[in-house]
Amino acid sequence: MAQLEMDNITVKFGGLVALSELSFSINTGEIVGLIGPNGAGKTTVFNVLTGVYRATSGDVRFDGNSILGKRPHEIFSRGIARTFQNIRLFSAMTAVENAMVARHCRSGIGVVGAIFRTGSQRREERQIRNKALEALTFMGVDAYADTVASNLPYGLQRRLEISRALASQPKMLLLDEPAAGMNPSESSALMKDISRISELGIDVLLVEHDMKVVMGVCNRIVCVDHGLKIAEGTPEEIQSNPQVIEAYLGQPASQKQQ
Ligand SMILES: Nc1ncnc2c1ncn2[C@@H]1O[C@H](COP(=O)(O)OP(=O)(O)OP(=O)(O)O)[C@@H](O)[C@H]1O
Repeated sequence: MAQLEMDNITVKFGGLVALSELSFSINTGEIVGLIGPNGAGKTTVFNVLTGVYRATSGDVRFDGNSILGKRPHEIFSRGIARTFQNIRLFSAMTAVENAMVARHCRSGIGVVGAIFRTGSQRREERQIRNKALEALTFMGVDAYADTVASNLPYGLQRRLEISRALASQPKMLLLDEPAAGMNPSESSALMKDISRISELGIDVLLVEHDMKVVMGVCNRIVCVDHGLKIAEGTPEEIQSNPQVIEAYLGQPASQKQQ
């Protein structure tokens, strides 16, 4: 069953067509890869799905309901969480506080309630902290719970950003180039993490230039170029697709790494 359906989405910025009648879906339980050369429209897809950009035409359905035109916080509270190409943590907050913000956004008390605490709010605050710690533990960064985010090395900041998204208990996770800047052992650990996230029952849409990661974890891959879908299929089908190879400058997709 399709958890997310992107239906004929077009996004224009003035005269530039960033996405052109793009359609694809993500079924329950799937890890779907979204690949394409620089400027192909991948981040624009994320921005449409999370309500940051408004599509010029088309529809997006999540969990059976249209989310087109919904505001980012509303889409987040319906269960779509994301990470960013350039890490966006609250750099002056500790790791656990970063993850707690995501929980607060989905709890009854909100950030203001967290400041003016009553007894029940203190209890809920403790629960939020425990859930945030669980997310840190899942991503193996619990030992750094009280470390200020900006003091963490790059690879751990990436893991923390994923923890923060997981702390909101999403139904779907959008990962924007999570392996960027990672060394081979970090990216192979990341592949295992993405599979574990999927096992939690969270559907995953992965934008990633590291083809080893994409081919290694995705059930299905959608390839875009100049805002158009040029191919869709299993990792094997995508690797041997002539249009995909062409879009990757003649280099076999399996060897492409950025
Ligand atoms: N806010 C914006 N205003 C104008 N043009 C934009 C905007 N956002 C994206 N674009 C343009 O839309 C096209 C698609 O950009 P997008 O960032 O989605 O590509 P991408 O596939 O994510 O690229 P990369 O792999 O380099 O991150 C590009 O030509 C880009 O310049």
